[in-house]
Amino acid sequence: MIEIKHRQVEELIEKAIQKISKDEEYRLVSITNKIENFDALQFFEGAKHIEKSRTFWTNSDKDFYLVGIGQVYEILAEESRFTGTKKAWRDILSKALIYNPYESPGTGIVALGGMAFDPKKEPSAIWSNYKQSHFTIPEFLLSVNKDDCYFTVNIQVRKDDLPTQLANEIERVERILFAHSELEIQDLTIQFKNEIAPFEWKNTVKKATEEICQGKAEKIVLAREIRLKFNERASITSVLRKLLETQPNSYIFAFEKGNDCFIGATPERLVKREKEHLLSTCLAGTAPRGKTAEEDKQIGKELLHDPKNRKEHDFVVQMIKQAMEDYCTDLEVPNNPVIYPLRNLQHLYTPVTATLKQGYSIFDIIENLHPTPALGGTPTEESLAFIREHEHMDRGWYGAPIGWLDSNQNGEFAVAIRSALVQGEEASLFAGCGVVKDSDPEAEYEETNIKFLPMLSVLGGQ
Ligand SMILES: C=C(O[C@H]1C=CC=C(C(=O)O)[C@@H]1O)C(=O)O
Repeated sequence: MIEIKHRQVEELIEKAIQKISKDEEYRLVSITNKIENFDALQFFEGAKHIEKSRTFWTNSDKDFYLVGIGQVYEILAEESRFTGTKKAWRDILSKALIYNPYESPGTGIVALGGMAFDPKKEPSAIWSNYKQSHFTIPEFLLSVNKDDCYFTVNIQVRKDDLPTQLANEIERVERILFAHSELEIQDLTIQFKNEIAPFEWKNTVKKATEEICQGKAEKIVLAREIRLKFNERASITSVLRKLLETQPNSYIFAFEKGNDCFIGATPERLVKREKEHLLSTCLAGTAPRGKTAEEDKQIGKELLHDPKNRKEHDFVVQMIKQAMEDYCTDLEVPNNPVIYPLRNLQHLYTPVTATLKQGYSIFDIIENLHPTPALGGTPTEESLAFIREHEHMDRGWYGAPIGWLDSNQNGEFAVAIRSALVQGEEASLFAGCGVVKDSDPEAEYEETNIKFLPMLSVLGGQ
């Protein structure tokens, strides 16, 4: 049985009520307790019974999980998403009453969210539940950090609230969340698969290579979409479970909004912050996995020395280096990439470490980094203009920063690739690739086919 101190919750609500001034509508109260270990996916599944939107996050080492249920506060900084969210977060923290005796990252008051790839792109109907920028503070948060487990309750406390009643309601929901429910295993069948405009996409790749040859850009990342229809409504818990089983070295995430869920298994870290320590990642340049260990090693070796892939990768390295320089000291970037193996393919990988200068937020870094040439291109503005004009789809949250931050200067953002927007019995899958002057449309098309596999294979495909 998970032991949560309900008398403490009641007392802290009482305290908060006393602090609320006449002109304040409510106070945000955040209470964290260390609890017995509880499985993150079980917790996610438990929330199905209370019909609140759920958020799931795990890092690529799978030793850190966040599961958020419901929302006690939302930040919708549509106009200036980076500075707006940064300011809103600062304001929230300055007023909230936070009871969190633990230093562990991802405990206490945490915001989880994401944003659209390109705010200048006309939004399409499928993304209507996903705002340009949307961060939420959940009502209930389970944080698992290695062998430790924490539970946070976030409450909007009003002057006329009755502490016992509020605490009892919280206790009722907790019982549901921590009940051990059977995890659903579902085998979806794809009834209909619609590749959106594959021939046009290959033509767009060709057009991009021509513009690159004319010197209008150096690299342009082009993405495409597959729309699926299933035999039944997809179970998000079941999809998450399969992703956890099949996708090593990847962040696994799910952000539910209304009836929809944006879900994926991305290998690409944008930036991780632990106090002043930053870690970013250059991930670009791709090859398949080999069928035998020997073949795999050979393909990896060729990838490491392939000029086209090295060039694609180097655009990302140079840009990330430059983007972080103004905000950081001790910037360290190895001279050569190494191989980053995934289940279906392998990438070129260069880690970047740095120290964040005082006074800056993780949002300053994200603003400068997004989109890196792994998702946009080089130069940024020219490649974005090409994507906006020629891609036959709206990327929505695909390819954009997605992640979390806490009140103790920790946070982590990934780039939301290898992802799908699941909408009941349907889903849109997204995948893209870097186009440089000598890209071959057919080969790039095949590369995107492999990049669809992580999501396709857990949604009933091959
Ligand atoms: C745009 C995607 O991948 C990027 C990340 C790693 C390698 C990439 C590449 O080699 O083209 C892409 O830049 C995607 O998976 O949808």
